Amino acid sequence: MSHHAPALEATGLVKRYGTVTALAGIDLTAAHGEILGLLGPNGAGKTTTIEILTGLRAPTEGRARVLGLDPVRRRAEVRERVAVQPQQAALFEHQTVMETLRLWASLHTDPAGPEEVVERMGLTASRDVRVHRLSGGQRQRLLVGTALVSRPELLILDEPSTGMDPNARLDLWAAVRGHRDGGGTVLLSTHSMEEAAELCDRVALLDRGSLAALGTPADLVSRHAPEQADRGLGFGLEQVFRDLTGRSLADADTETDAETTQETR
Ligand SMILES: Nc1ncnc2c1ncn2[C@@H]1O[C@H](COP(=O)(O)OP(=O)(O)OP(=O)(O)O)[C@@H](O)[C@H]1O
Repeated sequence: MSHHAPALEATGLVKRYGTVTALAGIDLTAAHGEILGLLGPNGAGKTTTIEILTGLRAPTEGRARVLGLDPVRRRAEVRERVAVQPQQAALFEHQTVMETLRLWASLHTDPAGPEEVVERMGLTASRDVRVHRLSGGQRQRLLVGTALVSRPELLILDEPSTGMDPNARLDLWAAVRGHRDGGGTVLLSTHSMEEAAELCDRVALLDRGSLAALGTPADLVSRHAPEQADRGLGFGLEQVFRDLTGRSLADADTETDAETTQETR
C-alpha cells in the first residue's frame, strides 16, 4: 500500500472541452486525515476537478493520483478505497433509509454498520421512512451515508450541503469531521464560504479554472484580508476571494439559500 503518497495529488491539471478551458493548470495535494475544500463560484471547475480525481474523466494535460494510484488506470482499486457521494438517481424511491443503507453495506466486505451510519447522519428519526418521502436535505444526508458505509480511505463529496437547512448541515459537518477524526481524508466542493471556513482544514479557492489560493482558512484570511479577521472566517474568505479575483462568491451563495428553503416541507 502506498501510504506515503499524499491522499490526493493533482499536478498541472488542464481540462479543455473544445474551446472551453474548464481547468487551466491546477496543483493540489491533500494529506491523509485532512478535509480539503474546493471553494469557488459556479463554473469555477470544482466538479471537473472531482471527476478527474475519481477517474470519470481523463485530464487534457497533467497528472492526478488518489492514494498514490492513477484513477483511470487503477479504477477498480480506486473504487474500493475511495467513495464518492452518489447522484440522487442511485436511490430507490420505495426503499426506506435503513433498507438503502443495508443494501449499500451488502456491496462491501467490511462495511460500517447501517445503524451507526444512520445515527452519524442524524437520520435516526427517519430510519423507516421511504426515500420518496424524505426532504431534499434528508436525501442528501442519505447519499453521503451510502458513501460512508464503505469506510473509504478517501471520501469525495460534490456540494454535499445543497438543499440542507442549517440543522441538517450541522449533522453533515459532524459526520464529515467524524470521518476525518477516524483517520479518513475528505475532499469536498462547496460554494459556501461558511462551509469552507467551518469545516475544511485547508481550502483551495478556484476561480475560472485556476487556483487563486490554497491554505487554512485562518492563513488565507490573515495573509490576504487581515482587516476582516475579527468578522469571522467565512466573511474573511469572501473578502480573500474578492481581493484575489475581483469577483464575489456571494452570488453563488444566494442560490444555495434558495435551494435551502426546499428542505422545510
Ligand atoms: N461536458 C462539458 N462540455 C463543455 N463544457 C463543460 C463540460 N463540463 C463542464 N464544462 C464547463 O467547464 C467549466 C467548469 O465547470 P465545472 O462544472 O467543473 O464547474 P463547477 O465549479 O463545478 O461549477 P458548479 O458549481 O456550477 O457545478 C464551466 O465553464 C462549464 O460550463
